[in-house]
Amino acid sequence: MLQFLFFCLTFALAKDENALNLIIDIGNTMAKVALFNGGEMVEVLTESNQSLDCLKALCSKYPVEQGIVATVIDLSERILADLAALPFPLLWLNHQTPLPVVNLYETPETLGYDRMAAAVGANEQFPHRDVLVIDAGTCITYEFIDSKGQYHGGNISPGMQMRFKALHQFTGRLPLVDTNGRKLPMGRDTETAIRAGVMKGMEYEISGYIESMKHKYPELLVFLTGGDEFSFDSSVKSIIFADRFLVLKGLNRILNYNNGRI
Ligand SMILES: Nc1ncnc2c1ncn2[C@@H]1O[C@H](COP(=O)(O)OP(=O)(O)O)[C@@H](O)[C@H]1O
Ligand SMILES: CC(C)(COP(=O)(O)O)[C@@H](O)C(=O)NCCC(=O)O
Ligand SMILES: [K+]
Repeated sequence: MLQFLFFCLTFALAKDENALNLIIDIGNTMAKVALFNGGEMVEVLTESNQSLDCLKALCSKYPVEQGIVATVIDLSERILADLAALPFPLLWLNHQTPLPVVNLYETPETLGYDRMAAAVGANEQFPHRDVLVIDAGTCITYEFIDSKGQYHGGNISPGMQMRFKALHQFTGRLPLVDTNGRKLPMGRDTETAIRAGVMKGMEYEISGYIESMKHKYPELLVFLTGGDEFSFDSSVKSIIFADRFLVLKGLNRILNYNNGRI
């Protein structure tokens, strides 16, 4: 452990001009960890949200200068200890963190900052556009940030796995189904009925939000992010930017925005 700390310390003190940002996004299902050099993502890992075992390897492999953590869960003692042992400043993203956008959410202290980070990431790419961000993970979250850089909030909906699990757990006889298998627009047996109900339901929900928001904001842009991947048959797919790493990019922007304040 001491050798590992010494190793990281030498990197941290080296003030290498290529010093990197460590970005950590801990969700309800997965943790995502990335390294950024300025605005460029150098490496990204997805792993359990109960033990960030990749930290040690990443820290000894790269000259990390600072980091940011966004979490929507209470962290295990193991993760807290690993984060506390890091030999560089760590920004814990919360409702008091200065942001490069205006936060109009009425309860900033209860906001999930993965949602804000997704909006910040989208706004960085299209700063003067009205943007809807759809993050399909444990939950499906919908974030609206306008062309003035004002984050308005948005909606929270059950994610794909949650829908499959809920149909199984809250009924007497429905089996636990997943995405693997016959996909029909309308089910013809119990399995395809459940699969279509979940997957087509998500597609229609998402398409409905896009159609409704585009009606109000004709120049709307749409980002789709998150760990769940599913195809779109509907017409809206033409205006969707897929970016799996939007939250990480937004966290990196927030960290850089707070340079020197950590
Ligand atoms: N290695 C993995 N382990 C578990 N789920 C995964 C994995 N890769 C992708 N997924 C899918 O991605 C979802 C998690 O996506 P993610 O955006 O990381 O969620 P969250 O941010 O809510 O933790 C899971 O519900 C699952 O469907
Ligand atoms: C809505 C969420 C559970 C989504 O988390 P995720 O699906 O990324 O695990 C998370 O952003 C959260 O805990 N939000 C707090 C409530 C709010 O955003 O108002
Ligand atoms: K997420």
